Amino acid sequence: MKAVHFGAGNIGRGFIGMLLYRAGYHTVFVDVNEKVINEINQKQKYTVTLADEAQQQEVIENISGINSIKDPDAVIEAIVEADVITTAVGAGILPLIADVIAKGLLKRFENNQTPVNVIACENMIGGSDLLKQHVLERIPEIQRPAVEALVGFPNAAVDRIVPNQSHEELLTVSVEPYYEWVVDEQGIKGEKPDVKGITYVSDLAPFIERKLFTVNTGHAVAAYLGYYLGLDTVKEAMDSPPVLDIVKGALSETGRVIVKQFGFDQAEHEAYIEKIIGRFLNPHISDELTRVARGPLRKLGKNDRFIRPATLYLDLFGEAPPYLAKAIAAAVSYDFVEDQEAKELQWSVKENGYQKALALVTELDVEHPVIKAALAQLEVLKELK
Ligand SMILES: NC(=O)C1=CN([C@@H]2O[C@H](COP(=O)(O)OP(=O)(O)OC[C@H]3O[C@@H](n4cnc5c(N)ncnc54)[C@H](O)[C@@H]3O)[C@@H](O)[C@H]2O)C=CC1
Ligand SMILES: O=P(O)(O)OC[C@H]1O[C@](O)(CO)[C@@H](O)[C@@H]1O
Repeated sequence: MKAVHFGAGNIGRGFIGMLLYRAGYHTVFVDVNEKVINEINQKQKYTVTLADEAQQQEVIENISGINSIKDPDAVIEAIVEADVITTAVGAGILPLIADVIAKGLLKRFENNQTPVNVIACENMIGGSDLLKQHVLERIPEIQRPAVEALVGFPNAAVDRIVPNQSHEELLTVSVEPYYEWVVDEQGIKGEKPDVKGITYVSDLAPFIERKLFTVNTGHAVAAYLGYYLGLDTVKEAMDSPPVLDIVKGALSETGRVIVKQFGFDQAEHEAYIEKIIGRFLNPHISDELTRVARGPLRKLGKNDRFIRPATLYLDLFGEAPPYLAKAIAAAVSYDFVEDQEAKELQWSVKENGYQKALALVTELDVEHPVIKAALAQLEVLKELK
């Protein structure tokens, strides 16, 4: 069996590649990073280490790599033969890989009518839907119905913290022990990929929203508040009482929304939050705040980890959530110079002022209560410094 996986980065090697290997696939990693691809082809294996007391290691084999810049034809051929296609490239990169996927699918269906599934494993709601849209735009109209009939784009939620890596061996990756990969079975075409570790569900919304608005919201709150206070790592941020207080406050606000929206049991959700806070405090992981905070324009987007739960909170409970507002205020202040989106955000703040810059990035009205609450919190945050 062959899997084609786009993105041989942290989550690609440390999570998706690991489960595909265990399930018996040969994984073809497709990436633009020449060093990583060369190393994959040279070593044909890499090590995953679990970041806990025992530091257990697992060697992942049965892999090869393709540099999609240098050899797009090889990617097309790999798609022709693929039994499953997965991605972990970053939400913003999905449009960039759509072209080669479209070409691969068209070539595949010249001789092979076997259905195939493309699963985007990105931190966003509707990642596979988005990829599907970009792929279909690149398929001639007349062939779209056939492609839609044979290609599944099931949405997915993936959860495992994989920090930036620095090991002697380039491909080695250290990951937290916990993982969860939930896939929407309604979106599957043909047979479900038989991968131990994938949980198939008939309604993904509760899973992706619970995960995005707890793990990713909580992490992002710690990252932006921690950075605001001059800290470097998630652990340092979580050890800071004001940051911990705001993380807990924000998660209790997103929790109210999730419990109300999806009917999760309150006590169970509180236990879920506690477990996630424990994961952020893992002493065996050193996770830079700038990794977790990366891409503030995306993270301040209307369907992402702050604005969607904040606007839902307003709709459900009639007021803007004060802790999420603090996090939004810290996020709009994020000015890490090595982050292109942070630079663009700060340029917008300078040009437009905080209120308009926030309205532009969140697509909310300048007078929206969530924007106003965040502006008020900008002043309050200054007292923390
Ligand atoms: N690291 C983590 O803990 C988690 C990450 N995710 C999601 O997984 C995705 C990837 O994140 P990471 O692995 O952390 O990032 P990463 O930066 O380690 O990996 C991304 C990989 O994609 C490659 N890439 C960039 N452009 C490409 C292109 N055009 N074609 C093929 N490959 C390309 C990069 O070279 C890199 O190797 C993101 O959407 C992230 O939100 C989800 C859950 C956990
Ligand atoms: O990958 P993104 O969306 O930029 O955000 C970083 C997030 O990735 C994760 O590492 C895994 O979900 C989280 O720890 C963190 O919230």
